[in-house]
Amino acid sequence: MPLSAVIEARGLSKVFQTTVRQPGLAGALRSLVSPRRVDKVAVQDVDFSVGRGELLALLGPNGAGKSTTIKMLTGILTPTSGEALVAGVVPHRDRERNAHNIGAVFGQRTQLWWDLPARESFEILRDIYGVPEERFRERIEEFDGLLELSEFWDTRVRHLSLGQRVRCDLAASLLHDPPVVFLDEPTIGMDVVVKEQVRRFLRHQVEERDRTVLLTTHDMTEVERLAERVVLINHGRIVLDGSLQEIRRRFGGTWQVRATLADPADVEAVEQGEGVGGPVPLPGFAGIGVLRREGPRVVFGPVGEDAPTVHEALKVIIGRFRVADLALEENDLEDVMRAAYLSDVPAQKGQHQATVASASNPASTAGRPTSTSAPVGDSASDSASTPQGG
Ligand SMILES: Nc1ncnc2c1ncn2[C@@H]1O[C@H](COP(=O)(O)OP(=O)(O)OP(=O)(O)O)[C@@H](O)[C@H]1O
Repeated sequence: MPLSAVIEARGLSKVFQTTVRQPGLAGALRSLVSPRRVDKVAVQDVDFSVGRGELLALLGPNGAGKSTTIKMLTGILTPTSGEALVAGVVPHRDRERNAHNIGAVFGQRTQLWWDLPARESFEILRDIYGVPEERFRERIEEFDGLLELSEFWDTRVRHLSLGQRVRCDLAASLLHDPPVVFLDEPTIGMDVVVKEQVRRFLRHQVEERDRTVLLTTHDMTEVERLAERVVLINHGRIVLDGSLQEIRRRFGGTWQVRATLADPADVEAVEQGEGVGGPVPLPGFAGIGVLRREGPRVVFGPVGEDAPTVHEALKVIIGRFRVADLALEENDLEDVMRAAYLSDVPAQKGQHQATVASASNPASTAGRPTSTSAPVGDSASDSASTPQGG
């Protein structure tokens, strides 16, 4: 656990009790008289922590348990077992203190007053949280600068468009300057321009204001733009806790680097390692092999479970060879995530670092590679290392 952990979940679990309706009229009557209850395990034994000034994306397919986790961390739900600690407060035990420490936006709902203009909602929140007038004005100015709120400042919340309403909600959630922010699908349904505006706003909050942000989203561009670390959850359990690079390495193992080697001696050296079938490991190049050679053009690919990402491989290749021309291909993040969701291998407790989920090369089923061509020379590494993704 990082020393400066602001959000901590330890063995966090939530089991819902639901009633099952039996079929037919007789069944319906029986269900009314003696309802049959079943347990629905929504979150199971979840451990993770988020440090100060860190933005963590909690990812997973529909029904994975993301919202339930956020609801336990915001104090809306009481965990069935395990512990949650947010800025030193147990959320469900001390909701009031927790409310002062956190801001929360649930993209589908609003905390604003439906029949009041946005301006008045903000004034009510200012009074609820006891924000001094001076601070209130400063913050509104900051939020307006980043989110352009003043153009719909006097519009009733019920008449705001989705993008306008969520921008107001974001600003409202930060009016009391909380160190921790929970965002459950904040940009759902927004157009690309507004999404980018919201992302800039969030980056500003993390980088300039040192806030700790926990975000859920199904938008992979958002993840690529915002999150250095992700926690992947499926069927209520953590599958992986690591960087996007690690997710790519684990679930998106297919990539190719096609390099035209300028030095015939290098081509010769590579030739010696060439073989038939899968990539042949190159001695001294951990996890990188030769897929095929076409004259001076060599196609490199990943070898084994611990193969590097395409960008790591690229660095090694251009560091080792004089390269006249190169191109790279990799699966886009949506494909990688699809493979990760389908792999469905939960981590063993206490072991959920990037090495845990041993999917049997799920990425081989993922398609649609993206490709980038990079010019060569001094600019090669720059262009090539501009990630298309992770
Ligand atoms: N109040 C509830 N009663 C019973 N089951 C629930 C309740 N809330 C959530 N669940 C179940 O718990 C599981 C996790 O739901 P949750 O909303 O946390 O998923 P999610 O990862 O946020 O999904 P999505 O991406 O679709 O929003 C689902 O199977 C859901 O049906």
